[in-house]
Amino acid sequence: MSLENLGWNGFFENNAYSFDDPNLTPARIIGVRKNAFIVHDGDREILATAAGRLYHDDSPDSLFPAAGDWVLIRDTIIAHVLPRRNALSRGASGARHGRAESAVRGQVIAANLDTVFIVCGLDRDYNVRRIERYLTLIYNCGCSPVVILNKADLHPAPLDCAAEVESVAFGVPVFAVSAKSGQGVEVLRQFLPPGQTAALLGSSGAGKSTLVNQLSGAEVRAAKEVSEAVGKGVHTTTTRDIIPIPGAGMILDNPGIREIALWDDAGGIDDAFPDIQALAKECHYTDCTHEHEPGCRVREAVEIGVLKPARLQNYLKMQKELEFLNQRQEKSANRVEKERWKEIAIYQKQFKNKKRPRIR
Ligand SMILES: Nc1nc2c(ncn2[C@@H]2O[C@H](COP(=O)(O)OP(=O)(O)OP(=O)(O)O)[C@@H](O)[C@H]2O)c(=O)[nH]1
Ligand SMILES: [Zn+2]
Repeated sequence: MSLENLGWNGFFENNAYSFDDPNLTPARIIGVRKNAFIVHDGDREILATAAGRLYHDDSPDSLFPAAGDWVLIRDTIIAHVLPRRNALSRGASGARHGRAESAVRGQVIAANLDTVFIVCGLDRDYNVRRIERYLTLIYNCGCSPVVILNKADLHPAPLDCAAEVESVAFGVPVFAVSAKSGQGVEVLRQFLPPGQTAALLGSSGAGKSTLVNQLSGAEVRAAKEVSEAVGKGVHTTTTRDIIPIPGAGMILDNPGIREIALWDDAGGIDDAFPDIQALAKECHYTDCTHEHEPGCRVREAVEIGVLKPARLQNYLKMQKELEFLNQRQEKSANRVEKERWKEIAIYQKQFKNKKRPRIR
């Protein structure tokens, strides 16, 4: 493994220069645990903790380490998080169930991604509307999506599904594959050249682990929980989020992704619904909600059958959720942030004086 194989490039190098400290080494976060991070410096894996300052600094440009981040370490301490090229964030899984703390700050699932694979099973999991939601989320985060329709072996007409998804996912590559048998999986390698990182998004049971195993030609996922010696005689379970694929790039398979709520709207919804966006420009009222106004081209398109009603409903629903999240975000930001940092400071105190040895 070299730094370049881990995804190190001129962008991060330039940002690292500004810290100008010979004692700092670049490393990538390949696993996140409750109070520690597994980083790889190109030579080896190191169990590291974040510098206390990272817990307390809540200025807007201060980042807290997440999987995929490039960081600068001093021994086993993460001193700085380098600026991200992009980040996949979500409201935590409770965001749609009224827990304010999860709706306040985009929770970063993963950083510095080249591609995000949306994995959707062609069984009961298949849901075009959910794929639209994922696309919006991915565009909001500034990442490039690829749709993988898995379990093609279980569907009588997988290519029909692929065509249906293509009709709502303008210009996004869509593939029908069978992760189990390996059929169609090889074409995905074009999105995984050495040094690049792809993340997997999809419901539980969609076949993400099976896909990773198929691509790497080994049961890497079954081995994701390994017991390691951390400290003297202490054993603990370690989870790596980033899995290197032999001869190719890396896959970030974050087990925390179960439910996705939309986060702030950085235009992702427009990118995911360019057809509705184009129609809306022709509506009589510039602030048309496409629900009841006269002269609405969007509703007309539904009436004459060129736009599916379900697609419009999904669009309107997502817009309302985004509005709701944005409002709530403003209201409770300060209060909840205070609570959150208080909690983190308590953790930090507990772990402050424990030196974390290197792991092999
Ligand atoms: N028939 C068929 N079954 C598949 C295929 N891919 C995965 N499966 C099965 O679907 C089930 C779930 O697969 P996993 O790979 O564990 O799914 P996952 O997305 O990793 O699930 P989580 O770890 O819960 O997120 C397993 O029983 C797999 O054998 C496929 O292409 N065809
Ligand atoms: Zn309208």
